[in-house]
Amino acid sequence: MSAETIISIENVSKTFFMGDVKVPVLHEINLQIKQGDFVVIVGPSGSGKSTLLNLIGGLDRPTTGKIWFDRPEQQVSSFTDPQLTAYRREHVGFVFQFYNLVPTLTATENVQIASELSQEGMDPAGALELVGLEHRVEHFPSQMSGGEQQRVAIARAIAKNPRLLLCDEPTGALDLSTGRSILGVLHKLNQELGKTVVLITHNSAISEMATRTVHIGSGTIASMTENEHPISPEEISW
Ligand SMILES: Nc1ncnc2c1ncn2[C@@H]1O[C@H](COP(=O)(O)OP(=O)(O)OP(=O)(O)O)[C@@H](O)[C@H]1O
Repeated sequence: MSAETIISIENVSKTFFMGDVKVPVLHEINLQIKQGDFVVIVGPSGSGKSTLLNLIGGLDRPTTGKIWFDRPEQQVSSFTDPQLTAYRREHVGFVFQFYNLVPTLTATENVQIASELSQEGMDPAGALELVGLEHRVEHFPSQMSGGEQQRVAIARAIAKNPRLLLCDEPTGALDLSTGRSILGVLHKLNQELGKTVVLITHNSAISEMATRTVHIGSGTIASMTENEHPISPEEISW
């Protein structure tokens, strides 16, 4: 176990129960994520990527196995509900394909509700500036493009000042160049603020900017690729 490990996943399996029907989704996953990593998770639809991300982010618990955050004593997998809430509030920022902004709040207000959740929350204006949206602070979601709304969603995710940024298909609803600019924002947060990023995508070209790519197939890790020379999003061709 390295001192730099921020997330350790040990023999994790996840089965959903729907009445009497068992739906086994993840099988014996082992993965360590290091502080400052940019991990890309790829795999076919239904292979278990979102399920794994939800376990890392404390939105759900594994059926068996352990997940710890930062140090072995912090067993996310056996946290109580209030402990999971505190873990998500303090340490995890989520970004989803659809932005889930509150339509009746401005960009600043959408970010503010998140920054107020954390004792170390960022100033909303600073978070919006980090994502290049200082000129849209008073706009409502309906007055912004999809890319701009995703930037607000990223500002909201980082406003709590979390160490982990978990992104589920963050560019899935965006055109190519807007998607690339969103990846640029995530790259900057990783490089300049040292945020650890875990990103799910169907687009394997995005792995070129990752420090590590995890290939999920049928609920197991089919392979893992270390990337010694990640490139910036502008250089990715797809
Ligand atoms: N709460 C749940 N109850 C029952 N089954 C579930 C639940 N959540 C997910 N599943 C099942 O687990 C499997 C994996 O789902 P998951 O969303 O993790 O896949 P994914 O790889 O992220 O897929 P996609 O790329 O399409 O988003 C699917 O077959 C899904 O139906």
